[in-house]
Amino acid sequence: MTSYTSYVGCRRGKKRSIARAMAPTVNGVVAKEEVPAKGAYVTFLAGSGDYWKGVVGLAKGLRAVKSAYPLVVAVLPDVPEAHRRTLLDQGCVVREIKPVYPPESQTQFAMAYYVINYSKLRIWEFVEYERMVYLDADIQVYDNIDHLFDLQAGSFYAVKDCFCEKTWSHTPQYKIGYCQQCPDRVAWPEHDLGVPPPPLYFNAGMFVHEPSLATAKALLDKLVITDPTPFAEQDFLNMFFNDVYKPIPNVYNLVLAILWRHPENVELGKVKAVQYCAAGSKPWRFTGEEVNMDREDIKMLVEKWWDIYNDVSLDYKGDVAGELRNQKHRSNIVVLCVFIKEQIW
Ligand SMILES: O=c1ccn([C@@H]2O[C@H](COP(=O)(O)OP(=O)(O)O)[C@@H](O)[C@H]2O)c(=O)[nH]1
Ligand SMILES: OC[C@H]1O[C@H](O[C@@H]2[C@@H](O)[C@H](O)[C@@H](O)[C@H](O)[C@@H]2O)[C@H](O)[C@@H](O)[C@H]1O
Repeated sequence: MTSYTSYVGCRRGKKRSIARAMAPTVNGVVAKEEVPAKGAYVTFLAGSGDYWKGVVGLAKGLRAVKSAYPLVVAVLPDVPEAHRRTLLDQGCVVREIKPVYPPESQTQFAMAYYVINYSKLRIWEFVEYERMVYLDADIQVYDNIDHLFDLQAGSFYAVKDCFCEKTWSHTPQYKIGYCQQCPDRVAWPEHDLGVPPPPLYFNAGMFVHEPSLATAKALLDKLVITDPTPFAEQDFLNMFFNDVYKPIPNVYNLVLAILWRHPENVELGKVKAVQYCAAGSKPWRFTGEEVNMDREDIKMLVEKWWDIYNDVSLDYKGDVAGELRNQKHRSNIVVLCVFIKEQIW
């Protein structure tokens, strides 16, 4: 299995060998390339359903914590114009992406609901940014996390997931009650189940990554020869970035189930970002009827989400039309420069 590290090493060697020959020049002087913008938050929106409300909430939440970075929304072609307009009006950078599907013959191996999430892999193509912080549309940020953009380059940062919810019932770890959140609770029976699952498995609802056309190509090339698995792109990303993954504290992506599965692992008052991924917890659809949705902490978190969503003082007040012109102009120039750079380094 080609790991990300070994892949990057061989590419760097090849690229240096042709660097001088192809560097863009003006009157014989190497042109000063458009330096990619430092970073941006990025989320993913698919379909004509109501996840656009999550994106609006996220855009307003990032403004509420005075983030210095824009929010890019990677939209699939099926996202309606009206939803895109709403996101532009909230100051988002909207970029259409082509869907990514695993080989036709194998899509049945991934949980159907998650197959669409393979399209997240397109955000490695957003090379106008050096560093991006990915946040699912069902995440809300309650404290400034801009410092994540300054994490050391070369690693993949994300929060460790939990294996205790029913969505994991297809796995041996769920069946024996093993979870990386409490590795000492149940010893892994190697004689019965063979090697334990990877010691570090991240939740792909939030991660810090470095866009690169070379990595984007490596991801898609690898996907074509990799059998889909139940958690679709999350499993795939865990495999691909296995040797460069660095866990970060769960305050950056509180997977709600931790509140009742591992309360000893969370201090709610310190949480900076919440992922509303537990069944029935999406704030914009909240009824309080599903299991655990009657908990006081859940009801408080849903109310906090609505406070931000409904706060008109957090609406975008910039020049949408002007921003749109600049975005298109900048994006075309920078992507061309970075494409040239990727070919020669
Ligand atoms: O109909 C959909 C389903 C999912 N998503 C995107 O895919 C992410 C992951 O899906 P979901 O949040 O439902 O997964 P969970 O983390 O709740 O299992 C969402 O946050 C959205 O960004 C979307 O845009 N439209
Ligand atoms: O396509 C796979 C998805 O895997 C993750 O969702 C899961 C995971 O969190 C499990 O641990 C939970 O039990 C489950 O409820 C939840 O849906 C990501 O949050 C999502 O963005 C997406 O990558």
